[in-house]
Amino acid sequence: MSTTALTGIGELVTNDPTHPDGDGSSLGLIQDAAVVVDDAKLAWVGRASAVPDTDERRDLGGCAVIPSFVDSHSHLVFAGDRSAEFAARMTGEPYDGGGIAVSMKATRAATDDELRALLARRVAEMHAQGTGVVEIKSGYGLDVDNEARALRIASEFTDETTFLGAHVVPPEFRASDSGRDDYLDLVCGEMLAACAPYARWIDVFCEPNSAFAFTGEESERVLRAGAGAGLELRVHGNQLGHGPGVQLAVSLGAASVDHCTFLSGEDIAALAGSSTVATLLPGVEFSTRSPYPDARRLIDAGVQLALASDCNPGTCYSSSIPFAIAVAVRDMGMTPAEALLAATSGAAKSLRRSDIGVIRVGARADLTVLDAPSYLHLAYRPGVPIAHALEWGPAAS
Ligand SMILES: N=CN[C@@H](CCC(=O)O)C(=O)O
Ligand SMILES: [Zn+2]
Repeated sequence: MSTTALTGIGELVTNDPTHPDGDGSSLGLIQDAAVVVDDAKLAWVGRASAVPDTDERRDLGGCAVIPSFVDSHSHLVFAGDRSAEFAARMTGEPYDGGGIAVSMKATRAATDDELRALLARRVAEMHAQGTGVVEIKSGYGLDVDNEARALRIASEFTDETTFLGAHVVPPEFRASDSGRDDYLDLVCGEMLAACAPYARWIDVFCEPNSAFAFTGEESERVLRAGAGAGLELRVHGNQLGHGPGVQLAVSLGAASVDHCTFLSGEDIAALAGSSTVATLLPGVEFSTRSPYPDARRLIDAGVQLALASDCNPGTCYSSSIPFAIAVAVRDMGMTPAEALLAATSGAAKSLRRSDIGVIRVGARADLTVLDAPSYLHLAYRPGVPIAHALEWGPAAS
């Protein structure tokens, strides 16, 4: 493979505070920088004046470069449209998870090629906005074949696939008294066995404030079954109201608990003392007109944060991490630096990965160029497409 030097980087965000040329901040900023890429990996990072000889050179003309965003929470395998549900919410109708069955019906009816084409377009849309690795969940099939199909297709685009058969209880299991238990038996048995080969993670919508989602006890059963099948744990928790999700995630050593919109002091203390990342999803509160989580309080308590899109047809049909960053800064009390860290190294941590979300020798060359002199412009210029991820051929994920 040939080596390429990217020079003329006005401001390089490395997320590596130990780099000798850096400013020592958590972002590890290097001014007038360059990097060398070799076989889609970073081979050199430093000041442009010291860049080694390479086969090729590209001058970025002073643009800022950041680690590509890591989108650690998305529900991209779906068909259909729920814009009417969004409009109803904007007139005050609350979100309760009931619309997931609408997406389930449309997704079951779609062919593999239709789902693959929809997914390819959404992933390309994310890359065009600066995202590198994306986590993709199932959760709109809600039967054995369609959950396994969703994960097979998702695994064509990422290694970070998540089995979310416990998204909601599907309509066909809601009529009988034993329906919930019957569905949980299916999720923890035949469905898990069919899906585990195509998933790294298992997730559950742990939400006592939704009649369609799962209680703390039901969620624990699903997560323990997933762990028994070798899957790592993620949790949708505390989204619609106070609940057991955060405590459950921490008690089971989940990598991440996501939403965290309604937190008690005990929830925050549990998170601060754990290795579980709290993933905030600002686009969801924006699109459901819900209260924003208090990120400032979480950061000041020492909680590890991630930011992600939660791109899905029901609560946030946005694939834009720059949008999430702008909202996190404007409405959740994060500084631009904290928001960028949460959307890169923080999200990588929520995936328990150290080869992404950072610009360091040996890491993946997941690099995003900003049409701007500084990362500050991500929040300073909301809605403007300044970020795009560089492609280095058929990158792994
Ligand atoms: N709350 C659960 N799951 C998704 C929404 C799914 C949907 O409404 O289609 C979320 O993370 O917000
Ligand atoms: Zn979600």
